[in-house]
Amino acid sequence: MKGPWVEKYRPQTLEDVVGQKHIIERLKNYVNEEGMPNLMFTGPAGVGKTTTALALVKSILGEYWRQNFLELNASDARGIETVRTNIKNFCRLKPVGAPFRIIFLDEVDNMTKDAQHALRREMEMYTKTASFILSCNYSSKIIDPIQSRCAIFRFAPIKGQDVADRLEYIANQENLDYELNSIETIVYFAEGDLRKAINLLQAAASGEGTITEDRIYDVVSKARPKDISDMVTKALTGDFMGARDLLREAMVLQGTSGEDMVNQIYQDVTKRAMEGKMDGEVYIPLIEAIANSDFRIREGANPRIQLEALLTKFL
Ligand SMILES: Nc1ncnc2c1ncn2[C@@H]1O[C@H](COP(=O)(O)OP(=O)(O)OP(=O)(O)O)[C@@H](O)[C@H]1O
Repeated sequence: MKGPWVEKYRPQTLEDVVGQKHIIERLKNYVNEEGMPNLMFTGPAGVGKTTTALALVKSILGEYWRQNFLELNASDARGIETVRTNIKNFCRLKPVGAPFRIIFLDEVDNMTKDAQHALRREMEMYTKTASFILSCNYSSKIIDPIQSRCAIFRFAPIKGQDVADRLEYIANQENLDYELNSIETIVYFAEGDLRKAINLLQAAASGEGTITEDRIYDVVSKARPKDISDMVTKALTGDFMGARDLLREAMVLQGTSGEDMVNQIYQDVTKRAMEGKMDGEVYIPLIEAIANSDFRIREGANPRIQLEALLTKFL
């Protein structure tokens, strides 16, 4: 199968879902039962909410899962009325070859409060024939009457070691030639989001030859931490022109955005202060200057000029 690896390597069964072990154990109790309560899956992006819902539906509804399953996105561009009409039409029909039907509704936290109240009425109306699995990033955005009608499952970011293991598994399946620290770099940038990690690996694999750490920095369009550190050192020691050259290289040649640059400079400076390599008298005014540049860049000021001005504040 060609196409996106996130689909190619989407687990088909509950056992194959990475991490989330306590959730999977609880969910297995619903398999082989005559009914299932409404469920709410909440947590950050790319950690397996949709994947787990699909795997659960397949093991509960068995070979007739397609006929008895409806997947909808609550922020459907055609509007919430279309979503509700689809739910109504689906729930009116009797289950085929299975005891009940399941509706998976993604991005419920994007629904207005009014739309959520309407959804709650539908959940009540069809309790005998259908169960809902609602997915959202923030359960706090969901009205209480819906939360109290659902068993809530909180998905956590995937642990670094689990992300690394999964990436290595995929890399081996795809016969990729890679350096180990390239995997570590992907884990660092993915921040527990396995979808992002797999997409980064696939993007890095589209180039020729061995996948190196440098290739990952190119793919994420972020500057190498060492280049940032060299630039900061030059600025701190009065080599403004040298620092400016490194800044230009990172922004023009590597395509690092102004917002990413300012963030990476902040991380470098803070690391120095935490390790006792920069005095408070130097660190504190610098943070203020970094905050000002960050604000101006976000407001639309020219990032290159703002960052060059920031470098002059390091002396
Ligand atoms: N826990 C996991 N185990 C295995 N693969 C995963 C896991 N989480 C994410 N993935 C990979 O990332 C892809 C996207 O995951 P999924 O759609 O389940 O994320 P999600 O949590 O529903 O995210 P969103 O909140 O953005 O909808 C999957 O197709 C799979 O390849």
